[in-house]
Amino acid sequence: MSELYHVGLTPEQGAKYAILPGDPGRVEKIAQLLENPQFVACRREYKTYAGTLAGERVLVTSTGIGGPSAAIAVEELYMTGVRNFIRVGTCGGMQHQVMSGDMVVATAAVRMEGTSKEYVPIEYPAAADFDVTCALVDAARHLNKPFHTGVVQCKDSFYGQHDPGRMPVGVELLNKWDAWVKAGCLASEMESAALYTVAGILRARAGCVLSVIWNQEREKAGLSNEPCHDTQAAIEVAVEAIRILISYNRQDSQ
Ligand SMILES: O=P(O)(O)O[C@H]1O[C@H](CO)[C@@H](O)[C@H]1O
Ligand SMILES: O=c1cc[nH]c(=O)[nH]1
Repeated sequence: MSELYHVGLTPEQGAKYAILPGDPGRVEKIAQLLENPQFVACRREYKTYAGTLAGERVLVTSTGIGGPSAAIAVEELYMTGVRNFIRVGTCGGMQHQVMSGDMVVATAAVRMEGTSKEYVPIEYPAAADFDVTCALVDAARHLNKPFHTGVVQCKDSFYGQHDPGRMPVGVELLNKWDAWVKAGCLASEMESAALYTVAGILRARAGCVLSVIWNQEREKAGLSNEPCHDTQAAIEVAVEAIRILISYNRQDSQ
């Protein structure tokens, strides 16, 4: 059967579960935690391994950076039969208590990116699936590492987040950032709004766990802010959450 145009997978994958890192370099680290991990395909930013967890086939596919490529990954994985998506990504903390090395489970995402707007009007919320979020929270509790749950902010420009003053629209970016911080957004990243919107419209389920690299609000306030690039805890949470979801789904189908 012919391969799906971007991800390079044949449609008969037989997996209902997928773990989605942004970075292709994270795929092998995740796949190592599955049973019998095997390379499946690599095209553009989309690298895929497959393995099993609790007797279920699970795909690990990188989505690249940003909403457009994440939306394509969700669409094409859905065409192969995937119905449960967990993103494992990185983010920048926005509240002082969200420290480098902590995890954030994103219950919803601010749609300050472009992709989700080409699916549905802006009034529609980008919300995580409740069961997937419960599975992520259960998994994070077992790991005994600091984690937070709440709304994250999604945008298209990484440098618009980190150097807004350089942009011709800097005033608008700074005003909005201030509003997201005051509204309690926990962290900023780039894919969850598209993931939640596209998965919701396809009637699939999605959730997201993020590893906090740094926190520019802590930096601004002169608080400690040593970067942490270790994503292992978030990876373990994502894999354990898939195991939990598989058991929820088995109970529900009895
Ligand atoms: O580490 P990943 O999953 O790529 O996630 C974050 O890192 C990238 C920016 O550095 C964006 O994709 C952002 O969402
Ligand atoms: O600050 C950050 C860190 C990771 N990803 C982002 O989009 N922003």
